[in-house]
Amino acid sequence: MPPQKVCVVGSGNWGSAIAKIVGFNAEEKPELFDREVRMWVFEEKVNGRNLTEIINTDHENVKYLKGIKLPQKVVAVPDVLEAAKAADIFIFVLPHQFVRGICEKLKGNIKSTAVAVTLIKGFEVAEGGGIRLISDVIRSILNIPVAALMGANIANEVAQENYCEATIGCRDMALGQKLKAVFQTKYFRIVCVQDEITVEVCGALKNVVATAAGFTDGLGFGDNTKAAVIRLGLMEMIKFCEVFYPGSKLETFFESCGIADLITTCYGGRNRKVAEAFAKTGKPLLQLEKEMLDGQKLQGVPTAAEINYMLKAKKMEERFPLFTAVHKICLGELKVDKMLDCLRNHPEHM
Ligand SMILES: NC(=O)c1ccc[n+]([C@@H]2O[C@H](COP(=O)([O-])OP(=O)(O)OC[C@H]3O[C@@H](n4cnc5c(N)ncnc54)[C@H](O)[C@@H]3O)[C@@H](O)[C@H]2O)c1
Ligand SMILES: O=P(O)(O)OC[C@H](O)CO
Repeated sequence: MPPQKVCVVGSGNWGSAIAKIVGFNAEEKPELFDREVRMWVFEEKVNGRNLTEIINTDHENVKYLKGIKLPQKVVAVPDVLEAAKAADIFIFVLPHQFVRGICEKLKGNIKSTAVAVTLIKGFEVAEGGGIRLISDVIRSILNIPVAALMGANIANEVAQENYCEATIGCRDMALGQKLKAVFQTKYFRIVCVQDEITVEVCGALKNVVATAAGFTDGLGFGDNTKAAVIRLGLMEMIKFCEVFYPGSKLETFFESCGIADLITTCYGGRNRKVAEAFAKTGKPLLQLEKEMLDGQKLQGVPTAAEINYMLKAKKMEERFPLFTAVHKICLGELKVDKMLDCLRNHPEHM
């Protein structure tokens, strides 16, 4: 097989960190991968210059991953069709609210033999009271196989080459191994499992739990309370998979995509940080996102709304009180200090 062309679709905080890894592996394994890795960049001006021009000249995404050098062969491209040209492997890594629009642009313009992996955490609401996996959105529009990579991966720490792990969920193990070669480095270790839906669902749901952890942090509670949030959140994640994705395996929750991601995100993630500020200041979450994240996007708030859309339609809100409370607090329907009532009266204690 000729060296495969890899295209990274997205260039935010995680998109840029992952481009560093993929660019490194492309240089290290020329027999497997084309040395040039194209990265689609949503063009914007930074200090009067185009972000793509900055990345291609200075080899740094100064807006979303400051202080980290990207490999020279990672090429920033503002036109998604140009970025995707002749690509064999697509890595989708952008805030989940933008994925459908990008896939619609790519539709009919990619190789029919291409494969994809999503690193995106979130869902899409489906008419009629359901939700769709992001992998399903990509698969249904582009008609190519789509795996998922999720894990305890705070982008800045990964970019600094601190040891961590990730999980690839892929029903087709041969494809899983091919994707592992794209990502694995000395400091970024990958385990492949076949339970791809659970891998992806864990990645999305943990952002809602992290938002709850931020609320209790902001209310002034300590580590014991946060441990309770993590435990009850994990129980709801497991129940969510049992109810909506039968066939999910409990052991997947012990992979990096499960408990490990939940822990890291409830301590070091952006969702936690902004939710803490919300509980402390009472400022709207959207305002805090703008003030604190400089263009990076929170995924916990929309994800809580997406799952609530389904839980409400199926009259199951009470079975998932933590998920439900987070959504109602984000909406302003519930005061943030009611988070504690939700934990205190959780069905796990009845
Ligand atoms: N950052 C992390 O630590 C991390 C780690 C693991 C997974 N993830 C997940 O990866 C996904 C991408 O996260 P990220 O951190 O790379 O992004 P981010 O939060 O840094 O988001 C900013 C990106 O969104 C782009 N953007 C803004 N408006 C847009 C539009 N209208 N259309 C398309 N793109 C637009 C920006 O150009 C920028 O590239 C998310 O689902 C996130 O949950 C993030
Ligand atoms: O910063 P967050 O809250 O979006 O979380 C980052 C990653 O998902 C952690 O794996």
